Amino acid sequence: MSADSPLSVAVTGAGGRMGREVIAAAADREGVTVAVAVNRSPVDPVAGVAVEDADRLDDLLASERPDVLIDFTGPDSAVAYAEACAGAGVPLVTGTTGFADGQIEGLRAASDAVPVLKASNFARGVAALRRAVREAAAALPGYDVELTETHHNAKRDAPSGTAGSILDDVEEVREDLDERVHGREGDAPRSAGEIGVHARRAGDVTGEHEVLLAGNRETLELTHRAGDRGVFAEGALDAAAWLAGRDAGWYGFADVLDAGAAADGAANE
Ligand SMILES: NC(=O)C1=CN([C@@H]2O[C@H](COP(=O)(O)OP(=O)(O)OC[C@H]3O[C@@H](n4cnc5c(N)ncnc54)[C@H](OP(=O)(O)O)[C@@H]3O)[C@@H](O)[C@H]2O)C=CC1
Ligand SMILES: O=C(O)C1=N[C@H](C(=O)O)C[C@H](O)C1
Repeated sequence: MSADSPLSVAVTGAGGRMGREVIAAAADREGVTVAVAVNRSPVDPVAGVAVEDADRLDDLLASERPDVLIDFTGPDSAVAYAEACAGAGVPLVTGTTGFADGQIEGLRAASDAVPVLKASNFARGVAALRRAVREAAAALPGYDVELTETHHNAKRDAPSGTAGSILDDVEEVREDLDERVHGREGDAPRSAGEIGVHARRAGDVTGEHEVLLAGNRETLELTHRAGDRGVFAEGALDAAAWLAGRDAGWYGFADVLDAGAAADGAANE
């Protein structure tokens, strides 16, 4: 299915901050329809789309046959919705964060039956930040690395899923850094293998991630700030359009962006 093909999506967590944003972004995008929208607790229609009880999801997937389900909810529900997708043969895009390791296994099990794309952040700028951080951390051996993320005061999981992805990236290229230290208090001198992790929660901040690298009398700061949640919703719709019709398997947002870059490259040849 190409990015221009018609796309019908199901949205879980339709009454949540991101669910509402996805429905609004779908309404703005030509050829995209929201065939199913569900929420755990009752909510009024969102952008003119009726929101059904989440308990009806299996029936709705069977009757409406959406091309992709887009999920921004909570870890338990995302795993349950992945099972529903696997049962109904519907590809899944999930941006939910805060999974425990065992829950990721639940998502991966669904990817045996259907394509599953999981991303901790659907902003293109964060994908670029992650590449820049990997490059900088590899190029600056021995430098200290500290990560600070800031989010709105209603965010549940800490540190953010994006922070976790960035930490995985740093640890991959800097094997000497293998201890995540979450904040510091008291007599807490820094040891060489630490990556400090700081989670701030305040007001209505959409999402900020800053990586500080310091050593050799210099500092480098790499920062991404999301201006609004539409950035994530648009990325999730791009991912949904890319995922529809693919083989079962486990995918990430980088697969979507790499495919776009390859297509742009071919067009420029
Ligand atoms: N990957 C990315 O780019 C982004 C990821 N996120 C992630 O998306 C998730 C949702 O964020 P946000 O929209 O701000 O959160 P909200 O709390 O605003 O919305 C969550 C929604 O999911 C529903 N929900 C939560 N838990 C369950 C459950 N156990 N079963 C069924 N429904 C559930 C809620 O329903 P109810 O109202 O009934 O409780 C609500 O509608 C978080 O994990 C967040 O970190 C957020 C932004 C971007
Ligand atoms: O909960 C949020 O709001 C966000 N969650 C994601 C995360 O945990 O990384 C992505 C984004 O930063 C917003």
